[in-house]
Amino acid sequence: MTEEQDDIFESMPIISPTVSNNDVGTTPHNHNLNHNHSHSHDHGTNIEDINHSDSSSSITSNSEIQNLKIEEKRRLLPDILPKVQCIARARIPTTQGPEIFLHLYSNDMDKKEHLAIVFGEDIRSRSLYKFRKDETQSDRMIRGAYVGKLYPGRKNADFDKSTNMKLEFDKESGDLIIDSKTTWCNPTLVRIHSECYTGETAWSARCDCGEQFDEAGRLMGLQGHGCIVYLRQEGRGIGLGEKLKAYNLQDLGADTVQANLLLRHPADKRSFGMATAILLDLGLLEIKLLTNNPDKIIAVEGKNRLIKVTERVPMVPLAWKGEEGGVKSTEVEGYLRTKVEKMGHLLSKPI
Ligand SMILES: Nc1nc2c(ncn2[C@@H]2O[C@H](COP(=O)(O)OP(=O)(O)OP(=O)(O)O)[C@@H](O)[C@H]2O)c(=O)[nH]1
Repeated sequence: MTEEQDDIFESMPIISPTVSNNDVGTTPHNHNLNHNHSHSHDHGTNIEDINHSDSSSSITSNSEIQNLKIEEKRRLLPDILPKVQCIARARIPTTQGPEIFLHLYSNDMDKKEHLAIVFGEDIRSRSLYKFRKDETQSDRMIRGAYVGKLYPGRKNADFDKSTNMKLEFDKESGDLIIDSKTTWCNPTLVRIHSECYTGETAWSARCDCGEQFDEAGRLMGLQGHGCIVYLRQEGRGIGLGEKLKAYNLQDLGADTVQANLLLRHPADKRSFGMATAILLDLGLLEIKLLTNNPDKIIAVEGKNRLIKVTERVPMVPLAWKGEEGGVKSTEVEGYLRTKVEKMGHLLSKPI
């Protein structure tokens, strides 16, 4: 810890569960809404700044961003979406029952492998099916650009004898022709999930990420239709190493927002343009979004609203509903409380 951080820590108030919203404006969060401006808390901050952000400074001060109206928040989104390409798709039988099609994407903005977990054979990636130079039918099957089911000895990617399913392509562009009558894609149930190694793999009870992931899959499995866009933005975009430091700060008394700010990160460093681009590629233009985060809705719709969220489907923690399998801990209660009190999440605990 630097001397400066030490001072910050010294001056950090004890975080009480009843911390008032008024102290923090409504919140330091979702800096991702504004990529084009510098962030007032990105470079050195102290707890006093966090609690009394100066509204006269720049448009990007935390409390101002939180108070922006929907149209203003939309205006701050980036103009350009990443260019994405589905590199490979494969059928995954799951331990839970339903089969999924895992789509792996590359993009022109980062080197990460973002994913789409697709429930339903009718949801098709435009970039996956597009013909590539000199490729054979076998090449197409190997990268997952086939219709129906694969079986030993199958020769043709575009026609499946076993199901009589056939793909049609535009002769000039080579693009897949999608008959909207044969699909029931829109509006499709969608979850946009940000990577959480601790919650999904290391059984962490600090957050409900693993539970939310499972619940989204369960609901989509029941419907036999849906899509989880899985973005590699661990720790709200700060990465796993920094998230672990944030956890230590939380054990030392900070809440999730303060911990990020003390580490000189925005409260939320994520962006959702990648999700918008992936949904467009999959033709999921109208979606029912599983989330409690109103800013995620604005962010995924994007500046030009190429995607429309027709409905928000709340994600109520299972423990709050008195259901089995929910995450229970003092840490997760604090995590959820901070989401509600400081990040504007639409979630209230039943009394
Ligand atoms: N920095 C930080 N990140 C965390 C912490 N706990 C969980 N995360 C990350 O938060 C992200 C999970 O956020 P989501 O559940 O996708 O989204 P959300 O914006 O909270 O909204 P919902 O859609 O309502 O769940 C993942 O990237 C986790 O790794 C924490 O204490 N600190």
